[in-house]
Amino acid sequence: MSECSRFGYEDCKATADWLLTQTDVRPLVGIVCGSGLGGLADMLKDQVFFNYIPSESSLTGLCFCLAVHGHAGRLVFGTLKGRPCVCMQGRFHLYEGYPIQKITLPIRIFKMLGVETVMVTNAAGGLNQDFKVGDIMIIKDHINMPGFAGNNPLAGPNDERFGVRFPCMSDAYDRELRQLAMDVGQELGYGDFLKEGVYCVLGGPSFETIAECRILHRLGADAVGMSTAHEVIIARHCGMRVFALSLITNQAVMDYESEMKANHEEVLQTGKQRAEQLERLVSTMVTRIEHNNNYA
Ligand SMILES: O=P(O)(O)O[C@@H]1C[C@H](O)[C@@H](CO)O1
Ligand code: HPA
Repeated sequence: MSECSRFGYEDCKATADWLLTQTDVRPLVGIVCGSGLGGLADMLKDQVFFNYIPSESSLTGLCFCLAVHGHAGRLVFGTLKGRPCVCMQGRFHLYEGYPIQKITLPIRIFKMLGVETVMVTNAAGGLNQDFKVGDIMIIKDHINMPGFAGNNPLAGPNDERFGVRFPCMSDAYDRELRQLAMDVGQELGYGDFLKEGVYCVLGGPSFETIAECRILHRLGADAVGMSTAHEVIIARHCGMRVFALSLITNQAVMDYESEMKANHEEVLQTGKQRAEQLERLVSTMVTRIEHNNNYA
């Protein structure tokens, strides 16, 4: 059996059906917490949670061994200001060695749980010279670098029950949700550190060289990271609405004279410093998102 067929429709459905027997929450919003941003999941009330290494069942999809520091490794159901939500408190990355179809499997499980809107967060290095550490970048587009080399989560046989063979990505990041984020951000007084831009995903885990940062910037990327785009592709393929943001946790090093060095501790530290504002932005957005039970 090939890797991708092991993470197919039936696996997702079995996992989602089992999860729905364990909780009364019927989530319409699915949130993915980036590095150091797991506090988003802690905001949920009346939590029911599942560790990613469950012992209680043959939950094929969730049998991951999660090792990344800064990612808790739980799927959390609950309500956010009264709205039913599910949260990935920790995600999977290419650099952990998982097949890309496995990394994105939880997003398909979101779909089968009834989620209509996915909100994806990440930590990223700022390439745009106008960005400062601590800025929140609303993602308007992405550059899927692994995809250029054929590592796309939709590679392999297409299951039409999820979506079409050749999904459009020019509208991946929902315009209305981006506007909502801007409006909410302005209301909350975040105007000074709320930006919009293009996210570029690389495979990691090594941070970028100076030459790599320079070329990514020239290509039109405003921030660079190691996640998100794969999840977004899968979410759009199966018709969910997507909002995504990057917390600019560090400045990408673009200058040979610079003494700065990217490091994961700085990433987590910046996450802590901005956690409260980020949580307020996301939770306020959740209360204002309209659902029609059939968004496509
Ligand atoms: O899960 P995200 O994309 O937020 O995590 C970023 C990329 C690496 O996992 C880590 C590097 O510090 O943060
Ligand atoms: O500078 C970075 N590069 C790649 N991924 C990241 N995640 C946080 N910061 C970075």
